[in-house]
Amino acid sequence: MSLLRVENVTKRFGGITANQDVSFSLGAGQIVGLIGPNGAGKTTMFNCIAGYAPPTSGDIWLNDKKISGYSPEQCAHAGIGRTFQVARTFTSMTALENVMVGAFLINRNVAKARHSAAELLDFVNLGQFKDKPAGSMTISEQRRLAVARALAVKPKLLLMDEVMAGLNPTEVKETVEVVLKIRDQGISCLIVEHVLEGIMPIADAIVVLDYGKKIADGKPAEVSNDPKVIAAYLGDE
Ligand SMILES: Nc1ncnc2c1ncn2[C@@H]1O[C@H](COP(=O)(O)OP(=O)(O)OP(=O)(O)O)[C@@H](O)[C@H]1O
Repeated sequence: MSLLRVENVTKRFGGITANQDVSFSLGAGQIVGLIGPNGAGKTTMFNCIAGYAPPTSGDIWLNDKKISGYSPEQCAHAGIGRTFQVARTFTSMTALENVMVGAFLINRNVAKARHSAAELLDFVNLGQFKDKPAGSMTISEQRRLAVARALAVKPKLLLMDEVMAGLNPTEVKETVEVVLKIRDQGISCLIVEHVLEGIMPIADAIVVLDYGKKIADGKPAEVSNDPKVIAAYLGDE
């Protein structure tokens, strides 16, 4: 059974159709890449799934629960964690406190939040920054910090929005290793990414959006040879 099912989702902002009749699914323990040119509707799809912008029509299911129309907090409780395209790091707070903010979404107990935040920092290889201000960390480290914060809601599904953008090849490799570790914990990952060399080798499937519509959905090798994808996206590279 699919963990996530997106069924015929359309999202309009006034006259703009950001997502049009998009359907795809993601199985438990899978890594799925959501790619497409700028403005294709990827972040809007994340916002629909995570409760930030309910679909205009269509439905979203997590396991057997219909979550379309849920608030972001309800989505977090249902098992969806997310990072944002622009990292929302609290730069003057320590790395630990940043992750505790995520933990508080599901549990208000300070000692428990502190404990799970410390574990998560170790998990994303940032244990040494525990008591350092987040503003002192590199962009790559701040992205992993955002991943740790999203993991603090103990998600079944983690949505990652461009966590590899602007990173050098070593940093991309470090981030990919963290994504694989997350998947190995049984957490499914839906990843919006322009850094194709990061996502293509690790994805079970790739969904391609173009002008709000899904134009391809399949294994990375199939999708990257699809003429529609080459024309719409890879041809732009
Ligand atoms: N809140 C909003 N109000 C109006 N239009 C919006 C809103 N959010 C997104 N859009 C429009 O919807 C379309 C899809 O945008 P979206 O940010 O989802 O694309 P994207 O694929 O994530 O792009 P990028 O790769 O540049 O991040 C664009 O035309 C965008 O201008």
